[in-house]
This record gives sequence, C-alpha cells and structure tokens, in this order.
Amino acid sequence: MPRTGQQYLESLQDNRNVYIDGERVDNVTTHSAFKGISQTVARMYDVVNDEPELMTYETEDGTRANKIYMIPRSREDLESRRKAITRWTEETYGLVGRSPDHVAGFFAGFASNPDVFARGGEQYKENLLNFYKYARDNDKFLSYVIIPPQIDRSKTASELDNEFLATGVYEEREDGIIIRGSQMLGTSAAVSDYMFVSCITPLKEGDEKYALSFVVPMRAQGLKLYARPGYAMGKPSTFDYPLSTNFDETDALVVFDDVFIPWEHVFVYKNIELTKAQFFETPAHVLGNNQSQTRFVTKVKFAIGLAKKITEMNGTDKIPPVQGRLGDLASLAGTVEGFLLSSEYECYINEQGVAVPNPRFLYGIMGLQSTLYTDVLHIVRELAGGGVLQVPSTYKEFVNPETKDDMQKYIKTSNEDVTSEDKVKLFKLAWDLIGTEFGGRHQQYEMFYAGAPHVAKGHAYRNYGYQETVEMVEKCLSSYSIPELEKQN
Ligand SMILES: Cc1cc2nc3c(=O)[nH]c(=O)nc-3n(C[C@H](O)[C@H](O)[C@H](O)COP(=O)(O)OP(=O)(O)OC[C@H]3O[C@@H](n4cnc5c(N)ncnc54)[C@H](O)[C@@H]3O)c2cc1C
Repeated sequence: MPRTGQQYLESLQDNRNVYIDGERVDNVTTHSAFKGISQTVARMYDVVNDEPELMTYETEDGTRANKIYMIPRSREDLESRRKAITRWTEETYGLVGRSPDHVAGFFAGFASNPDVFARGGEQYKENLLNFYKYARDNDKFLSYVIIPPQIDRSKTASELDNEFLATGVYEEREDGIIIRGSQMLGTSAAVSDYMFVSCITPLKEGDEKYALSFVVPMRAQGLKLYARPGYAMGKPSTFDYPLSTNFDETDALVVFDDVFIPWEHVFVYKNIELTKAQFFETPAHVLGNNQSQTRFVTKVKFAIGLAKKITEMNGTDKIPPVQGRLGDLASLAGTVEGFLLSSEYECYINEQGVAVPNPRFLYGIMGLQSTLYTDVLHIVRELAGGGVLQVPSTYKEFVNPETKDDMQKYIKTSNEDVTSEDKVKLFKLAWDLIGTEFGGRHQQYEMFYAGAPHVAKGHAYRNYGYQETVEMVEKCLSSYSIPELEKQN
C-alpha cells in the first residue's frame, strides 16, 4: 500500500549515521540540511494517497501500489507511468533527481527479468523478487550508489593501493557478508529507506569481490554518510532561496565500516558478468533513465517559464531578438520532450513482455543532456541580465522601516500591478536555479547523473542502430559508378 508523508517522515527517524558540518545528525527530518527535502518527499507521498487513480496501479499480485514500481506491459502502461511521474515532478519542478521513482524504475526492470539473477544461483532470483515485492508493497524509498570512489579512474577496484577503498566483500559468513569500503556519491541517500549498492563501471578479472549487488537499510550499523555542504543550511528564508530550502536532495560519500548484509539482501555475488548484465540485459537502465528524462522535461519547462516571466517583467519580451532567444529555449524544450515521447511511442515489447522505451531516443537525448542543460541555463542568464543581483540581500530590507521605501521605489517594473516584492521574488527564484550553489550543483547533476558525458554519449552510440542509415548510404552508392563503367554496362 502507498504510505503517507507522515509515515515516511517517521520511518526516517531510525538513528542512521549521517554526518555534516563535523557533526552526526540526530534526526534528518528536523536538521536544516535535510528538513526541506524530507518535507518535499513527504508531500510527494501524500499526492499518491490523494490521487490514487493517477498515482497507483494494480500489481501482478492483485495489490495496489505506487505506480513508480509498475512493470509496464504496453505503450499505454508507459504513458500512464509517465503521467504519474510527471505529476510528482510538479511537486519538485523537476529539481529532485533521485526522488523515489528513480531507483524504483531500476527495480521494476530487474524484477521483469529475474532469470538474469538466477544465472548466479536460483536463490539470488528469489532474493531479488522478494525484495522488489517488499519495496513495492511497503512503498519504500530506494537510493543507489553504483559508482566506486573517484580515486584513479585508470584503475579498477582491485588495482587501487588499498584493497578496501572501493566497496567489496571483506568476509563471508553463513548468514551473510561483511562489506567494507566506500562508494562515490549517494544522492538522496540520507532521506531514503534503503540503498541499492552495486558497480556499473566496468570490472575485470581480479575484481570479483567488488562485483556485487545488494540493498542495505539506511539504519544499518557501520553505514556512514558524509554529506557535502547542505545548501538549505543557514539560509535566511525560503523567500530568499526558494529552491535550495526545499529541494536540496543532498549528496554524500558513502562508507561501509564493516556492514553486515544478510544473504536475502544480496542479488549478485562475486560475479562480474552479472553485475553488468543486471543493468543492461534487463530493462532496468532504460526504465530508470526514462524516469530521469520525464523529470528533465519538467525542469527545462520550469527554466523556460522563468525566462518568459523575466522578459515580460523587464519589458523585453516584445523585442524580436529576445523572442528569438525564447525561441531557442522553446526548441531545446521541444527537443527534450519530443525525445521522451518518441521513446514511449516507439517502445517495443521484449521477450519478457515488458514495454521498453525505445533506447534510440532515450539515450539520444541523454547524450545531448550535458550541453543542452548548460545551453538552457546560459540563455536564462542572458535574458535575466543583472536583475538577479539587483536584489536586497534578504527579505529583511523589505521589513526594515529604514530601507523598505527605497526597495519599493527603486526595484520596480513599468507594470503597476507588479510590486517590488514580486520582482525580487522572481529574480531570487531565477538565481537559485542558475547562480547559487544549488544551481551549480544542478548543472553538475545533469552532466554526470548517468555517468560522465562520454559515458552518456557511448550509450547513444551503442543504441542508435546504425544499420538502416548505412544501408541507405550503400543503396545510394550502388546507384551510380564511374561514367566509363556505366557505358560498358
Ligand atoms: C550531482 C551528482 C549526483 C550524483 N549522484 C549519484 C548517485 O546518486 N549515485 C551514484 O552511484 N552516483 C552518483 N553520482 C556519481 C556519478 O555517477 C559520477 O559522477 C559519474 O559516474 C562520473 O564519474 P566521476 O564523477 O568520477 O567522473 P570521471 O569518471 O572521473 O570523469 C570525469 C571526467 O574525466 C574525463 N574522463 C574520465 N574517463 C574518461 C574516459 N575513459 N574517456 C574520456 N574522458 C574521460 C571526462 O572529461 C570526464 O567528464 C552523482 C554525481 C553528481 C555530480
């Protein structure tokens, strides 16, 4: 059953080990770095309860669950899943990348082809299916860490100068395994229920002890998160930093200080081939990233809405070159949405009867994303001019009797209906998307969330399907030859 926001918030108070600013966090739901994001996620869960028709589905077992766990069987299922995910992004404006729907998509993909896991032993298939059903039926929030720490990218885990810098099996016991090491970055991990741990980067012979996939509850003993600076911390108000205070999902270095994982939570064990196969011989990678693209559509639309309102407020929207730049934004947004809808429309049904978004279009847009989002931000910056800085340091200048009249008099637009407060509010919102630490991190996120840009382009390369294009060129080439030869023929 889908759970309520309140149930979610209660589940986070489990004594997990999260460190920030040199201290252990007592309770993530009240700490200033994590309170905003936990409230946002709680709201998302409430939406599921408030709008069950849109947000839930009947599972294969006859239960009702959050649609994020759906295994799509038709184009209509994909559409219905997209609409539910889009509804969730309306709560976040596409600014929470690792909301619960992201990793849930991976698990729906895993569960749709559990035989891949059975190749390592029948028990791993059972473990995977049992956990999928548990997470689905209890509406669990899964985050993931699937990238080893950034130490020396020319080496794999076993070649690093310490055996347990990357996450590996330290000890095997009858009831489970002991995990030691670290993973690069867990987004949203601090406010999730379980973390999925694996390795999506290539491994080679000798790396077997790192070739794993398992889940771990965030409260597990020995599991530690070291969060980067919290962008919500120390902010004077939501008026001043509307996005940082609500949507900072936080990222954290993850350390496994001899964490016990029972066998039933292990899905791939010391198997290099299956560590890769779980992502790419099931639709997991495609379904997870289809969620990402659905979210990205909303985010780009939000950026465009900001640009449009800014130009209206500044009276520049009637100027043809400005309209041209808004047109550039429209083209970029249309490209992202068009790719998403094409991947859905051109989906195919795989051997397991799963509707898989067409990888040509899914990875096509992901290959462009690192530059496309940068282009979007650049145009918003260009259209905003210095207005994003012609704002008071905080809302307090609007309150202080000594300063408030100057605010009203000098920060304005030619539209009588727009107050100085309205103008500052809009420009502070824009700055939070394009200029603050929160905004900078989002640019980094879109460039790296699915791997470095060269990795995303590699997916686009492998999934385009060049045959039809090459055949077209060959047909053209064979339709003419050297004139002398043509005469002889
Ligand atoms: C905001 C954010 C959130 C993230 N959240 C998560 C998360 O929730 N879970 C998770 O598992 N991971 C997460 N990541 C990590 C992400 O998956 C990695 O950043 C990504 O896989 C790239 O690894 P890297 O950052 O070590 O970059 P590197 O692999 O070190 O690459 C950095 C740059 O080096 C160059 N380079 C490196 N190797 C090559 C090569 N072979 N060929 C050409 N150029 C190369 C490229 O210029 C590349 O852009 C997150 C990252 C960011 C930025």
